[in-house]
Amino acid sequence: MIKVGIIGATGYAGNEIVRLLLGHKDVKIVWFGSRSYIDQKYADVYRNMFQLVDDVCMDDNMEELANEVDVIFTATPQGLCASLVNDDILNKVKIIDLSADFRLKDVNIYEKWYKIEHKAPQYIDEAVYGLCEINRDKITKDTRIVANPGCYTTTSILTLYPMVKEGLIDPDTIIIDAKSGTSGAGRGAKVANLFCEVNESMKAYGVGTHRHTPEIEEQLGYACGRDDLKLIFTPHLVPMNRGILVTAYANLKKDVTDDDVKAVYDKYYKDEYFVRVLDKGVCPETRWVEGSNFVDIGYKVEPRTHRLIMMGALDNLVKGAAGQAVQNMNLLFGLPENEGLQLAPMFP
Ligand SMILES: NC(=O)C1=CN([C@@H]2O[C@H](COP(=O)(O)OP(=O)(O)OC[C@H]3O[C@@H](n4cnc5c(N)ncnc54)[C@H](OP(=O)(O)O)[C@@H]3O)[C@@H](O)[C@H]2O)C=CC1
Ligand SMILES: CC(=O)N[C@@H](CCC(=O)OP(=O)(O)O)C(=O)O
Repeated sequence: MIKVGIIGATGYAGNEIVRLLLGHKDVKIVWFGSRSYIDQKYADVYRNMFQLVDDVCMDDNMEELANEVDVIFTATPQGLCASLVNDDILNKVKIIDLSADFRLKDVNIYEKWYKIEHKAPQYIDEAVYGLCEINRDKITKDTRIVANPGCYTTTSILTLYPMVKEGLIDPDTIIIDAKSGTSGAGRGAKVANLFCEVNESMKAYGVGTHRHTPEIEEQLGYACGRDDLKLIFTPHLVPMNRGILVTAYANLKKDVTDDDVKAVYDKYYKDEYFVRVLDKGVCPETRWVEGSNFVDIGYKVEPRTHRLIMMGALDNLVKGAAGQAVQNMNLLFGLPENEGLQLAPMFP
């Protein structure tokens, strides 16, 4: 049995890790980490866990935790994981960090976009960007830190990657229009996320400034061999609980048909369990992936403007966070990648 500790188990992403791991046959969760609910029963914080979890919440002492578990998930705000890790811990235990602390390879870019000082830049190089479909070979039993990509970035990168890699589109013309359900903002109380502020309304936010922009640029830059790639990323908040929908646009570099585009997606994803390339003419919808680790991808050549429209949908708490983290854990421990993740999407 793999012993697991979760720092931030009381957040939305942490609770989703708990939900998924309860169905994982090779795992036992031994530490439900919290800041605000120490010594309270986890199932009193999340009553969906009534009679499923008997444990009480523990503090976020990573030093102590490292002696008790094989892997630690940090589902905590930006900066916390970097402030806790050290050599002693990394020599004992694997870390899967759901925050952005180890996603960007340039610490200056991290500090500029996140506006916080990075407390452990010495581990940035060795951390593996845990987008399993692209970096699977680098996520091995020797990996000590996985930087788990987030919801907007996973959707955007998986949707665009094959088209950029194969040179079908001009990467300098990429525009990504993304929408997220409100669970993407976490469980912490904020006025902007109150029911009356969100319900029956939609808005763009972080326009031209959202912190996921450099992460998408960096990863798509690797795909086309560029370190100066710039693109537009505009997120929107929509009144639903879960789900990310990305619609991306770019100029075509070649004359292609929808069938050509499908063939390129299939080249990269036909053997990927979690990426479903939809049939020609079908647009992805968040409701068709909800509760699952699937990413659905659609596409449409727009010959009038010689552009390609690419669409992707996933559940921000599953493939966008906890599900991808469990997928990474499976790779780290040599388990089948979809162990514990073979969940059909729920509907309605
Ligand atoms: N929500 C989403 O869709 C996604 C989230 N992520 C990332 O996952 C991480 C968690 O996000 P999310 O679950 O939404 O956030 P929440 O606000 O719902 O949860 C945050 C968690 O972190 C804990 N925490 C907060 N501050 C501290 C601290 N100083 N020390 C220890 N623990 C602390 C909280 O503990 P307590 O409640 O006990 O105070 C809580 O368990 C973030 O880095 C986020 O960017 C990534 C992809 C998608
Ligand atoms: C709706 C909403 O507020 N979403 C969050 C992104 C989700 C998230 O937690 O960020 P990571 O993917 O980087 O971990 C935001 O825009 O900051």
